[in-house]
Amino acid sequence: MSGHGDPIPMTSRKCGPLNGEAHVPGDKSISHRSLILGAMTVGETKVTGLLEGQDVLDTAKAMQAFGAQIEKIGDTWHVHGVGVGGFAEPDNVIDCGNSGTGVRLIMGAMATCPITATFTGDASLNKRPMARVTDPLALFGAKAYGRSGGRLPMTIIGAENPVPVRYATPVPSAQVKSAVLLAGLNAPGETVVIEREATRDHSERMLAGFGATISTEDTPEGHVITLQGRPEFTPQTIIVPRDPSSAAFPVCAALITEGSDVLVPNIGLNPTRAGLFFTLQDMGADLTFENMREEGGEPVADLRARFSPDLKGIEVPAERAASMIDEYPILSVVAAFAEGKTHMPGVKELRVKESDRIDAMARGLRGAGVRVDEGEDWWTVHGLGHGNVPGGFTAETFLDHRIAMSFLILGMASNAAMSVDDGQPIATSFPIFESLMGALGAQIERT
Ligand SMILES: O=C(O)C1=C[C@@H](OP(=O)(O)O)[C@@H](O)[C@H](O)C1
Ligand SMILES: C=C(OP(=O)(O)O)C(=O)O
Repeated sequence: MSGHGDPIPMTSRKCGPLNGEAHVPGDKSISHRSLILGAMTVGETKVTGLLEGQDVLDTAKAMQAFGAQIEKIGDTWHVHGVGVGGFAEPDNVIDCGNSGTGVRLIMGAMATCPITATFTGDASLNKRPMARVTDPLALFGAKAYGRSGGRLPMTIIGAENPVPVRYATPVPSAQVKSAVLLAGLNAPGETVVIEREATRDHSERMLAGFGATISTEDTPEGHVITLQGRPEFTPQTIIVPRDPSSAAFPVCAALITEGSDVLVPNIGLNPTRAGLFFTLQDMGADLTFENMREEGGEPVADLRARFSPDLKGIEVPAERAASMIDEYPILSVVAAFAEGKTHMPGVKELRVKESDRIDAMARGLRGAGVRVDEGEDWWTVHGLGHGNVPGGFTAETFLDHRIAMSFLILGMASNAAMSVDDGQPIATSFPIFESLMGALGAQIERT
């Protein structure tokens, strides 16, 4: 439930080299899914490395409200689930805080149970579009009643007799895909999702891990995922890998801050998530993947990022967008320190995240002296080169953690300090951001 306390203004000023190791928290996408799938499985699922950010804590609370028992003992989260189709009706409104992933996946998971639940969130989440999820959930037989424009608060009446669904997603969204797959778990027969562009595949991998029969195939129609309903789930022991979307912040900070050399160990390089790192390499970043290995069926590496004074602006391939969708705000900061233009097409989805991320970044970058051009589904940052970014501005963060972290990192290398009006949302995904960056040598203060 972020955004409920007083704003936390923060300032970041030019710092010396960033050095050392950055142990970033667990993956947010995998953390949500561990709790939700654990709650849908009879028996005890054990999770270590869970991201204890507010978004995930809100999902844990929600799963308790649907009948799962969840407790943390030592470093391990123990989830005693109720089984597929076994969710109890919550006796109060479910508050998913700031989390699109939380609310959309949970709506999917409960939509084929014979119960009713009402969902709400903070001022950011209550502006975000939910019809993208409730449209396919209606095909299973669920009903949704929300505010105009398909916004939260919203009540979902789960289907009494769910039918399986075949659905082509109209937007590239792992949240929509996952909501349909989770709903399909309690529908007898085969649920099929077709994506035009493949999005992050954590749900598919984890559903298979819990014991579902699920297959994926690339066809002329697109990326086709087929799930058999009513599986026998087996409880799992899950080690959540570290989050590449959080790793992006210390990596990018090191690239733009003079003299830096930072190691970010144990980062999952699932190809559906790693687009930013290849983009940075294309820009000429001194970024290497050390100790490449496989863990839990996923490629993992230690990322080493060193100060890169000669970054060049590039055309970011539109087909890479889904694999780096949450990383465009921090990429635009790196682009400001590169020579020449960085053009980012095919990113309409950025307009419906925790904030309109193109608008939020464009406002703050312009305030910091950087030219930005934008259209509905593209934007271009005109890089000034290292040492030439003025800074000296207070950016509005619009309840968006990634906007707040991005501008604090800009301030580490801009000529004048950068401030943000509210750093509170950082706790949704990266609660140790300030201490981790401070230990590397950053100068971030609450102001
Ligand atoms: O499925 C997920 O865990 C997520 C999917 C993405 O959202 P969309 O599905 O809206 O693209 C991403 O932006 C979000 O941070 C996490
Ligand atoms: C878009 C994000 O999260 P969510 O959609 O879960 O709110 C994000 O973390 O950048």
